[in-house]
Amino acid sequence: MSIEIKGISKSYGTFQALRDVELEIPTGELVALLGPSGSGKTTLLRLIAGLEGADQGQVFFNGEDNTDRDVRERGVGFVFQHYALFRHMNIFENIAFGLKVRPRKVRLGKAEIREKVSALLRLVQLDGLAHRYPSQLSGGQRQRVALARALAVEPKFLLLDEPFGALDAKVRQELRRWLRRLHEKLGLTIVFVTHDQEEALELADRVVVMNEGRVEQVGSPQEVYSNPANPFVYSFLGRVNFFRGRVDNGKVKLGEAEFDVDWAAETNNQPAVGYVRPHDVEVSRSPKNPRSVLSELCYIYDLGSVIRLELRRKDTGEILEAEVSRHRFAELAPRPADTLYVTLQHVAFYINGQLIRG
Ligand SMILES: Nc1ncnc2c1ncn2[C@@H]1O[C@H](COP(=O)(O)OP(=O)(O)OP(=O)(O)O)[C@@H](O)[C@H]1O
Repeated sequence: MSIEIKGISKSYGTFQALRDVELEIPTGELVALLGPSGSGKTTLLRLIAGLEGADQGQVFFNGEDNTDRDVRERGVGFVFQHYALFRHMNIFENIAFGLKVRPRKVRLGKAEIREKVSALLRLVQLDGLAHRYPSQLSGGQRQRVALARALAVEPKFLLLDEPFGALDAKVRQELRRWLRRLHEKLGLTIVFVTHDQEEALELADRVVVMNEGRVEQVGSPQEVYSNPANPFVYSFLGRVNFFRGRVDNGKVKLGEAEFDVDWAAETNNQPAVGYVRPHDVEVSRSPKNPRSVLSELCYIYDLGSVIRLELRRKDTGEILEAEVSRHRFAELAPRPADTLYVTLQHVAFYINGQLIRG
């Protein structure tokens, strides 16, 4: 089932939570709504579900207008951050609930319900725990029950609001892999909300980056990470250094470093900002090229797989971060207060709100 959002706006009193949102989610995709707290992710999810009405705009499922349909008619499955399982029902009863409350005419027989719940328990890898109560399960297991319960009624698609938000890092990691496999197996359209960029990049086929009620960019994890549409997306997805400078005669000057850019001459002497990921900052004992600038090493952070170096540029006094491999770190053998050269690679420049690759 595909989902199409057309020109959706939503206000709470004078506060505008969504601003003219346009979005297309093709059938069978696993899509992340990613953004900082308050960016409108949950509001958008609730609008798709029919739990919230829009002030303006429309919601289509498979090309059919669902804007005025209520939540029960939309046939969606949800899972929220705080697994709202029924505490007084065991796991079997929790999963069977949606099937048992169906109108008599369309309700399955007892044996069929039992069979279906058993199949779902196998799917979420909890067979054998059917008679336990929610309090006897771990947080990760409870979330899997919540997913099985949502899937029981064969929803047209699944909407997940920070489904792993309340779990610890290791369980989150396991559940992400598990959800990815489940999605591959079922081929169901799944939209999930997260504020965790790593979760979005790792799990989703497509990432919708939101900020202040707007969609800033939609793309594959690779696209949004490597080709951010604007400075917000750049800073939100991963760590980034930014340097203020000016563009003049087709060159951007960031401190003493000069970069050639493809920029029209009539807008000379404009402010420009250069963005560089920490792994694109090369650190060396001698200059690599005329753009290499001297910096003082302030701190060393050992992150396990890489080493993060915090440096202060001598030319501008700006602080920057570099990430180097353990191997490179051993070669350099730097110590705090050492003077090193940094060379910025793959710089993205924003001039007058436009992205220019260096
Ligand atoms: N029922 C409501 N009444 C008033 N304001 C609301 C209501 N629901 C949401 N908001 C406001 O709308 C904005 C967007 O909220 P929303 O929950 O969609 O954000 P979010 O991106 O999901 O954030 P979070 O990650 O913190 O859940 C927030 O500023 C929030 O305070």
